[in-house]
Amino acid sequence: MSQPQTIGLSEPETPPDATPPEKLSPMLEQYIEIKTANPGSLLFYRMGDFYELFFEDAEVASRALGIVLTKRGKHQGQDIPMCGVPIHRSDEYLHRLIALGHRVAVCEQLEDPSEAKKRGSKSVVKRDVVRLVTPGTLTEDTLLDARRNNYLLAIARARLSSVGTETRFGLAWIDMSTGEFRITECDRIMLSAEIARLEPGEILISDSLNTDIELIPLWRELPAVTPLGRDVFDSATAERRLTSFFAVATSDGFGALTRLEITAAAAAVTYIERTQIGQRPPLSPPLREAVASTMAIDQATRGNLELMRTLSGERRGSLLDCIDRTVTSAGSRLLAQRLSAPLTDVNAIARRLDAVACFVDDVAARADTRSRLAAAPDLARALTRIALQRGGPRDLAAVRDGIAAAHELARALAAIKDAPDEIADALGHCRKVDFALADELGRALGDELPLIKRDGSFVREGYDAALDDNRALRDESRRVIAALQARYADETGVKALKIKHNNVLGYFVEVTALNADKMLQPPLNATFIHRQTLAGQVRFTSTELGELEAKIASAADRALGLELDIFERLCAAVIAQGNAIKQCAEALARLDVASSLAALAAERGFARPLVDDSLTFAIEAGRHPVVEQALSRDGTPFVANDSDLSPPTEAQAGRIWLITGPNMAGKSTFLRQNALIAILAQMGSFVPAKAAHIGVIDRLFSRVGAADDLARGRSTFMVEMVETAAILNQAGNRALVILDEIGRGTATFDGLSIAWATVEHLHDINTCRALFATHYHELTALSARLPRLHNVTMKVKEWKGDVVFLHEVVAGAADRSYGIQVAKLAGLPPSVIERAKVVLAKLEQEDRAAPKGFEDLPLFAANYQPPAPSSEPTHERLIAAVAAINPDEMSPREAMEALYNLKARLRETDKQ
Ligand SMILES: Nc1ncnc2c1ncn2[C@@H]1O[C@H](COP(=O)(O)OP(=O)(O)OP(=O)(O)O)[C@@H](O)[C@H]1O
Repeated sequence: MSQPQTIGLSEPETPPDATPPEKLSPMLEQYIEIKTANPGSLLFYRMGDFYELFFEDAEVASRALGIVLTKRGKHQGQDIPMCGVPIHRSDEYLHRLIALGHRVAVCEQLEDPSEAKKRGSKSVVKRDVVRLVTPGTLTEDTLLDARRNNYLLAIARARLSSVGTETRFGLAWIDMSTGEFRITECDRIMLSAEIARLEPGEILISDSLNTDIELIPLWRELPAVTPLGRDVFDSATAERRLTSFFAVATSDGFGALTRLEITAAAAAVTYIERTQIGQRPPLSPPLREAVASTMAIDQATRGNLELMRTLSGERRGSLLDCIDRTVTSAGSRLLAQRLSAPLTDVNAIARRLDAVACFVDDVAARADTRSRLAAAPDLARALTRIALQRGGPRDLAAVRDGIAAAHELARALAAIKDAPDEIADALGHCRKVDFALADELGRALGDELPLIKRDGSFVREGYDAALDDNRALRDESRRVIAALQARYADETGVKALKIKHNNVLGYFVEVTALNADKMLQPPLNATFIHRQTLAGQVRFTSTELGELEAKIASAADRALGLELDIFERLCAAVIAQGNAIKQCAEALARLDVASSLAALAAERGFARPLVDDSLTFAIEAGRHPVVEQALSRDGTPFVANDSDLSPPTEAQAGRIWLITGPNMAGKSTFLRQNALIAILAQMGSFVPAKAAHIGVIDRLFSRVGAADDLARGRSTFMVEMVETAAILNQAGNRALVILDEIGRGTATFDGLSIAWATVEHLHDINTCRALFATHYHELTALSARLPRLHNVTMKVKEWKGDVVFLHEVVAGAADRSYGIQVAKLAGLPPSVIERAKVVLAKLEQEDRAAPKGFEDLPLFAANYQPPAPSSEPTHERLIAAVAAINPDEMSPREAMEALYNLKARLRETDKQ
């Protein structure tokens, strides 16, 4: 994506070609004025039943949407390109444009065209932009994924020291469609992890962040980054903007927020105010997420573990897909949220687990909860649309049904004895929302509801006497029309005479062309006035019909007016209860998540994990939830495996398990399953294991498999090294590190050396719990020297020259690779397999005949010490060069270069 342009929300610039020439039509003049005031957005300009786009906007939209580009009039001697989208399909087109990264300014007609006509035949209908549609500010169900939050994330930055090396970021994120609003602060390293966790639909940054050389690569990777003028991120006015949005005197009520958090929060609400043009969504007050309250998982790890989607980008096959048994959209969103942000607070985790356990034990309550919730609508999103005056009758019905479902659920679950806090609290919120509102909505709304309020006929008969009177009049008039049609047919002798209606003519009499002649002759022409001749029909009106029409129209207008008044009144009643409704919606989502995780646990035999503040990591009979599910479809059992990375008694450092074994034996599966079990446990879910005891993990790192990152110009090996560098630099003793085949992407000895040094670093410096899978069997020798390193291997059997995988993890080291057997299983031609066997035998023979055993090489000796200084000056220079290197201050690329330099010098030394 190219570098995004700053969006001037407040101070529009004048585009060079926008200077109106002498003879512009008034409409075009108005268009240009509005377009100029909304730079950076495609302008949807309302004209009757269409949104029209002109000039470059038309060209962009017609290309993006595949719709016809036409022209309308001229401007500066050139045809004006134009294209249009019909109102009834505008959501669909908006969705496609937003998905492509465009922003759209929706410009509506603000008065009836008849009002404009009163000012003179040339005057244009008043129009203005009523809303800017951007990826992070969507509210329509048709534009949103019901199962995902759509966050708008504002990022503010502050440099703490005068030299500007220590940088902090304030983050504020809002899901406008549900009102959720959170803030936190983090450092540069955590910034990427936080963005990866939130997966925002749109990111707001200041101009200066947008052009910061260090951050440009980060912005480039993200789908929708909106740079904004300095005023939006001005920290001096931030507090005022934030408090005025919430109409409170001070931000103290939001908790102790840092200045940076307030700046980010103010930027987010300012953007919402400006894009919603005065409408305020019902946002919750900003809730501060304590630093380090969630497990940090960087983007690479999330991708590798396929948490929210698979490596190919699909939800199907991801962990989320595998564990999602929720029955409501809000529940599904909350589950995704929890999965992407596992907790680190053991009490909060236990609280969630208690709720799941309660529903695991109480089968009846679980079934009842799930069936009741399945019928509950998306309360939070309906509420937001109502508050933004974008709601329709079906949103009111959603509120009605949501409240009713909440009360029924609270009644049904009252029977649960000693309900855990999480459930008791949720039920409290379900009860708190006023049932009288649902009752009122129930009485007011009819059974069949239109999508938009202007279609009318949504208020139930008998609810409002005045409305009923007008409807009767309207319907009565319709009967009169039918009677009139019969009378006219009789009077004219034209049996096929019809009275019809359309938007252009209103009511009219229609006869076939054959019958038209006598209508145009006396005496009938005294009654029937000719209006229109079509190919087969001729249309007339009459004074009587005109009068009737006026009567019908005014009765229908009055009825609709009354319905709209009732609609507004009901909306106001809903908004007045906005907070209670929002909390009730959240409570329903929490009950959905707890009961659905219980359903999952019961269905798949998951166990409650014990999560505490120790450094334990002991899993008994753990399984990979996704692989197990996939295998079960073909009836293949999954082999459960134990793992224990707990520190030896008294030690404060975890163990490392070094896993060797042939390809396809299940190493990667074992590695991943341990990471997934930790994530599930800390998000508050039961886990696929017989038992699990996990000391809270604060950061999870995983480097699994190899993938090129061509978009960023990094080779497989480079990606691997960058990710490994991040792990070695950042993992502390509370981290869990999963490393799979480090060093595979380069020459054998280089790779082996890097893997060797990495294990040593993890053991001695990071002291974290780790799982390390490798094909370098030489590494197993390290266990002799590193006390917390344990060798395990994947058990295999050889049977008639073929390899059989048992998928069992046992102590010890693999004796061989079985690469050729696996290649045979994969279907390599027999001739290639036979040839490979010959080559392997030769290589193994030479290896045995080699003068030096591998362990004797100084580099790989367990007790490796630098060689004694040589008296030769070239050696001294080399040693000095090594001493001058400070790996902690080097980027991975610099480290690689230094290594290559040293090797080159070593070669030169050898030649001398
Ligand atoms: N515990 C298990 N029980 C049953 N089947 C398993 C188990 N672990 C792995 N498998 C099966 O073996 C396949 C290969 O597993 P995996 O990719 O983990 O092997 P690997 O040793 O990492 O292989 P490679 O070294 O080639 O990457 C899986 O797709 C799965 O079908």
